[in-house]
Amino acid sequence: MNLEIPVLTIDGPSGSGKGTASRAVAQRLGWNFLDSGAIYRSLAVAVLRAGVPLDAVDAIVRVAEAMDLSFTADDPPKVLLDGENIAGEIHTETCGNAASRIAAHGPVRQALLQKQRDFRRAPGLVADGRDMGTVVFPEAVYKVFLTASAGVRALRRHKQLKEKGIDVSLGGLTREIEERDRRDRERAEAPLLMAEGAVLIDSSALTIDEVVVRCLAVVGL
Ligand SMILES: Nc1ncnc2c1ncn2[C@@H]1O[C@H](COP(=O)(O)OP(=O)(O)OP(=O)(O)O)[C@@H](O)[C@H]1O
Ligand SMILES: Nc1ccn([C@H]2C[C@H](O)[C@@H](COP(=O)(O)O)O2)c(=O)n1
Repeated sequence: MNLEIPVLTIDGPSGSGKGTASRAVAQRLGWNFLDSGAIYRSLAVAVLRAGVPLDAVDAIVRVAEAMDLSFTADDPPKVLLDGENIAGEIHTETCGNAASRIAAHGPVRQALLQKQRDFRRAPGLVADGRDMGTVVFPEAVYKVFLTASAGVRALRRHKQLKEKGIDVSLGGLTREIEERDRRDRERAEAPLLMAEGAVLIDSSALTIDEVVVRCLAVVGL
């Protein structure tokens, strides 16, 4: 492991703005970026396509070990699963929920661990997820826990989906977010929790730029 390469971990619940902030911070720092949720989401696509049930742990691990997954440097990045760009498919709520379900299995998380650690390349890495600061990069010097109220997160997601022409009820979305939060926080394996030493940022009343400034301050900028 390249322990001398600096890592900033940004963990938090769905819709707190981790992805948006992490990308911007990585760009400002000129560091690499890991969207670990996209890895779990891509595995969910592969599992669903293979017709594997979401509780068939051994079969899911086999799919994880066999999948050829890569991300391009485009903006937005292409997500190549066995050569096919699945970027559009991974950003649905159905895929997020399936990802959350398969992510609850310890052996599945183990199968994806090294794929995530391989993103640690010079000059540095911004890693976005649920367990970046607790399990994947516990030795990281810079850690953020980014949160926001469930209501604010549901409103943001609703707006985001509407902009994409996807019409879903706000009430249903709020319930789905709360259910995903509960599953991610209460699972036995690598639950979503604030890493020791992490800086807590509540983005409920902050703009994206204000969140980015606070994250940059964590690495001393
Ligand atoms: N501080 C903010 N103020 C207003 N909108 C925001 C803020 N942060 C993020 N958003 C918007 O909220 C939506 C969700 O943000 P984002 O995808 O970054 O969250 P996330 O935590 O990465 O979610 P997930 O874990 O589900 O991938 C996006 O449309 C984004 O533009
Ligand atoms: N480090 C991670 C990243 C993601 N997951 C699981 C749990 C999430 O609900 C799901 C989708 O992630 P998102 O794209 O919304 O960040 O994947 C996880 O368990 N650990």
